[in-house]
Amino acid sequence: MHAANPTRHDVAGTALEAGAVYHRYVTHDPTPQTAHLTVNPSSTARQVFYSGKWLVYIRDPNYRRQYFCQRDLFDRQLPNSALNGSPLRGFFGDGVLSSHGEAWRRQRRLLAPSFRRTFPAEATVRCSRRLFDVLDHHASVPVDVLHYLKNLLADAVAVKATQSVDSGSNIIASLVGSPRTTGEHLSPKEIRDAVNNILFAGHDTTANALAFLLCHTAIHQSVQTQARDEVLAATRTAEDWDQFDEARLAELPYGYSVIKESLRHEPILSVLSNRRLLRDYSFGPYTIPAGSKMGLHIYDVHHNPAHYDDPLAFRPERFGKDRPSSDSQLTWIPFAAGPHQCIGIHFALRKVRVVFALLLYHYEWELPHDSIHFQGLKTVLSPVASARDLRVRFRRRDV
Ligand code: HEM
Repeated sequence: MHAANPTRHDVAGTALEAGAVYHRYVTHDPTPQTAHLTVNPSSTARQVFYSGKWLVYIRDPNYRRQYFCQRDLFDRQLPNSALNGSPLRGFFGDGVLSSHGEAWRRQRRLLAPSFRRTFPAEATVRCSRRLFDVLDHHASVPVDVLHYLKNLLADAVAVKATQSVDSGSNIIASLVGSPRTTGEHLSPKEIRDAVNNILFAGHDTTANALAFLLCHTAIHQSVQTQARDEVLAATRTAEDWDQFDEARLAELPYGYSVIKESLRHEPILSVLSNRRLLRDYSFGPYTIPAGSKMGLHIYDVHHNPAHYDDPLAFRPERFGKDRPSSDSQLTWIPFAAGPHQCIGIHFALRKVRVVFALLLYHYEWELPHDSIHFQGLKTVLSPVASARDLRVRFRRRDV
């Protein structure tokens, strides 16, 4: 990599060194350490150690759209290459999450129609009732909320994949029916890979998103109260919330802001670490050579003070109606952006909005006095971010 005006930066990776050969940064193998998720506002690009390897990450917002969205700039190496030799390799097969190139394009094309639909909410309401049974059973005793949310989401995603009454949003039905709509025949293996990938991608992520949301709103009781007041103001009868459509959800803008702030504060996938450059990539005076391992650092984007004032504070008001609707700099990207943007984005957001509204209507919640989360959420990266030891105490409201 060659550039004029060499500027020196430390090799630990806060910035690129103009004129240096960038391979040096991406191939050397220093002592493993935890991921750098801190922010250095002055750097244009940096190196992060994440998930066992060094990655280059470009943080200049002027290049973000190009970097995130440019088709065919990267291929993805996970989970297939990382899983070679492991039994999970067979589970993932060549699904949308684990393939690239033409195989990925085909899977994405075939799955897209069943994710474009609006999703009936009955299944989520049904699954939420099972969660309520558990919460009532443990009345006022702190529960490991993530465990139960994982069950709820596994059910909800499985229902979407297999049983949804609307065959257009039922994944298996739409894949099996694809010859009629797209003329493409799928083998049983392709259908299995598609479903396995969706189950894997959809359930842990959404369960953790809900768990973080409950934790934030347990810490910030005033936010929880304001979100509940909005639900109550929009409630006409006790049965109201058995039916959710876009019009009903639109009556809960503050609740949606809380969800967006929670996903900003704690993006579930902090760093997308599975990209490899397919060709030389130039930005400003720098060129990163083909073959370099690259990271897309969602956490850093969400905590950049240039985009969010006091980024560590939890402030749903950031997403109020004054916020411009177009996000040309991609400042809110919990579902990534570009060709690999989460295919389940609308499905996931809808699930979270419905479950959150139901919980607000039926319960109040708080952290137990010995919780480790009072001074801020404690998370583990695995690489799906997950709350450590998250117990929450729920109390049924009289409705
Ligand atoms: C809050 C919940 C969720 C979050 C934060 C989330 C986030 C993401 C992100 C950041 C990516 C990009 C990964 C990458 O490029 O390497 C992704 C991809 C994906 N997500 Fe989600 N996701 C969520 C829920 C779901 C759900 C519910 C489903 C399906 C039911 C789903 C299915 C997928 C699939 C299939 C991909 C791969 C897309 C592709 O490569 O074309 N996700 N998700």
